[in-house]
Amino acid sequence: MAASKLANVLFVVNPISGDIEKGSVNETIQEFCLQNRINFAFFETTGENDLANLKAILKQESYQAVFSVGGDGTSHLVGSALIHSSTPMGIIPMGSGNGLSKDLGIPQELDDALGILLQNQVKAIDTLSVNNEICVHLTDLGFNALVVKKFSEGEKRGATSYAFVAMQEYLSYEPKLFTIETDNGNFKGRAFMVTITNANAFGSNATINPSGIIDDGKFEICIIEPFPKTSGLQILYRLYNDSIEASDYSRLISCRQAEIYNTEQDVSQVDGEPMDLGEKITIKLLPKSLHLLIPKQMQASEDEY
Ligand SMILES: Nc1ncnc2c1ncn2[C@@H]1O[C@H](COP(=O)(O)OP(=O)(O)OP(=O)(O)O)[C@@H](O)[C@H]1O
Repeated sequence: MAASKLANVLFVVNPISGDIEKGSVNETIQEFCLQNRINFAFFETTGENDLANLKAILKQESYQAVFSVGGDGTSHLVGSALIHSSTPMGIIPMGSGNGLSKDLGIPQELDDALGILLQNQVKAIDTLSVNNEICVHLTDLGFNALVVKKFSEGEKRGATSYAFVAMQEYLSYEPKLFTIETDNGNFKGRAFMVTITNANAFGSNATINPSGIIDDGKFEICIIEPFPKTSGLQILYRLYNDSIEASDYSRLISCRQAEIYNTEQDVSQVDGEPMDLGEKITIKLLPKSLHLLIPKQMQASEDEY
């Protein structure tokens, strides 16, 4: 059931995300809110102590929704501040990949995304605790995490730079050893990458978990086993055609909790942010722990608003 339009909203703006200049974005948001008589405030991230500062603001002032204006890293920040609360997160996609917003069917154009403020339709999604760090979209170990790390160390943002880094790293990457123990199956062996997610696709639209459902009380561990470099194009094709599960090199475990031993301490990332998760990684599902504003055509949670 949709409630009346939002009346008091905070926009958390990441000025550097997606290589997009935010001055005109903020103006458009401001104009939209004034036109629709929505009270609003901005919080600009600095990259330092943002979570503590955002939590302090949310303690002082209550908002009906908090919008992430940035990429997946900014959604991770806002989601971490709102987790287990009833305040919903909205997303204005302004990052390089915007994976979570795409999985939720949120319009990628600013004017269309702002329409969500008028609909006020909420869905509760499952998130993950990864060694006590909140993951709102996707964690991975191995090749993609390495690309995320190299990308974040570079000067350039945007999808093209990301693809360029991936091509640079591909030929020299060596799969590492992982031991995975879950409540629904185990794996031990080398992997090109191990992706832990509740959702479907990377921000690049490569679909690593085609049958994942974001609020079904389970998450998936998607393993790409070592493959001959000549099979790389075929795997890429499958990732972009929702058919990775049919690959001989793909393994999938659907579970509720897991322990992963990253024996060779390969690179890891959470929601697009490089993060050292250590050798033992404990993953727990946090059922319906984050409320999200979604477009009208998607089904809202029955217990919502
Ligand atoms: N003012 C700032 N200056 C420098 N870095 C910042 C600032 N604000 C946030 N950051 C950093 O930006 C990163 C998050 O960026 P975000 O993921 O939102 O955008 P993106 O990387 O372009 O997009 P995506 O994750 O969708 O690929 C975090 O590492 C955060 O610390």
